[in-house]
Amino acid sequence: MSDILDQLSVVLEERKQAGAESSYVASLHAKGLNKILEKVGEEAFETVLAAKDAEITKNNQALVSETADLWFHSLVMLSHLGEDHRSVLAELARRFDVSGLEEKASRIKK
Ligand SMILES: N=c1c2ncn([C@@H]3O[C@H](COP(=O)(O)OP(=O)(O)OP(=O)(O)O)[C@@H](O)[C@H]3O)c2ncn1[C@@H]1O[C@H](COP(=O)(O)O)[C@@H](O)[C@H]1O
Repeated sequence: MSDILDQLSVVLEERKQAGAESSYVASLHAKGLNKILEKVGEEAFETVLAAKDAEITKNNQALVSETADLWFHSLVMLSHLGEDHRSVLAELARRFDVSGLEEKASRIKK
């Protein structure tokens, strides 16, 4: 599944060189970091609202859609600052390894 993140990050990188009028992502880069952060905040808030609704309606469709918007705008933010999903996945993998090691160590001590 990280294939789609790899492919999307290539497109996001290309959009940094594109004209503002040519695409949504290019227009975000042209407006600058504050606009991108505004979108991340907005999408985070919409995701929280969708999660509360999902609990009541027992329907996760809007939650998945809002989370995709949040992830997407977070990727644009990372791209704007010269990072991409690989750094975040590496950090998650590092934490996973560390917690796995800690768990093994605590089992050995018992
Ligand atoms: N995954 C996405 C994606 N998800 C959400 N969005 C856009 O993000 C915006 C979401 O903002 P809102 O929900 O607030 O809706 P809005 O009212 O239109 O937004 P604003 O007017 O407030 O900016 C919408 O315009 C969506 O179209 C996306 N736009 C682009 N992508 C991907 O990015 C690639 C490059 O996109 P372009 O730059 O448009 O070519 C595309 O090929 C897609 O794969």
